[in-house]
Amino acid sequence: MTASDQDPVLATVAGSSAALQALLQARQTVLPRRLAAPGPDAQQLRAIVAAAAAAPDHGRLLPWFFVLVPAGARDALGRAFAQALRERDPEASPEQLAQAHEKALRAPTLLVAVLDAGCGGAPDIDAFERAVSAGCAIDNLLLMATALGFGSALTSGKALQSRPLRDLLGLAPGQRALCCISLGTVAARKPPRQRPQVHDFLRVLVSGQGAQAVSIHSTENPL
Ligand SMILES: Cc1cc2nc3c(=O)[nH]c(=O)nc-3n(C[C@H](O)[C@H](O)[C@H](O)COP(=O)(O)O)c2cc1C
Repeated sequence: MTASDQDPVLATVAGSSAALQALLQARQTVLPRRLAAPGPDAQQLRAIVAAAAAAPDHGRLLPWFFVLVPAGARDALGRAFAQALRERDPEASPEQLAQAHEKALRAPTLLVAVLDAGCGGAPDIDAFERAVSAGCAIDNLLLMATALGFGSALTSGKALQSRPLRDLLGLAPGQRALCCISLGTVAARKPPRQRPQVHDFLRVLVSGQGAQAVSIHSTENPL
């Protein structure tokens, strides 16, 4: 008898941990300039975005949403990026402005993830908690894109908090663009990065001593 035998929902995914592990390892950043057409079709994109709905969401506030930037709106996004750079740096060269504009054109599919820090009232569920939910939603989306065979990247930058970008997206006070999400066919990828090891990020609470690092040499079960 395993733990999942007891529960009908978990029984449906029993034995899938190796597949999940492979999926988690397969997701890596493939920067927009290495993403080629085609991006996901409408049905695939719907499945990718729908994956976000499985994210934990304290108070069911839905404190995030995604803005799809279709081909017809890429130029407007590029102009907002360029204008943001111009406002930040009035000395920016035409080449730098063109480069800022071009960032909006690179990936076949582009979404902007937005955090809604104020929706639904609930001041006890603060922006940090809401951002955790947004991060989970974004990762679900990246993993579904990976499962469907697409490369993906998150990109950020000062332009995301700029007035031109906020105006273009029509963001209300309390809403904040978190990152761009690029999707497409992998044209080239870097070797996978070295991932941190469990001892790099797991600590164990020891009564009276606070959270202590787990020894990499320890063979003891910290539980
Ligand atoms: C919110 C967020 C914003 C990011 N913005 C950028 C970015 O602007 N440029 C970039 O090269 N990578 C960006 N990244 C991707 C990280 O650099 C990348 O995830 C990290 O190097 C780990 O690599 P991996 O995704 O391949 O595991 C961002 C990641 C997150 C979570």
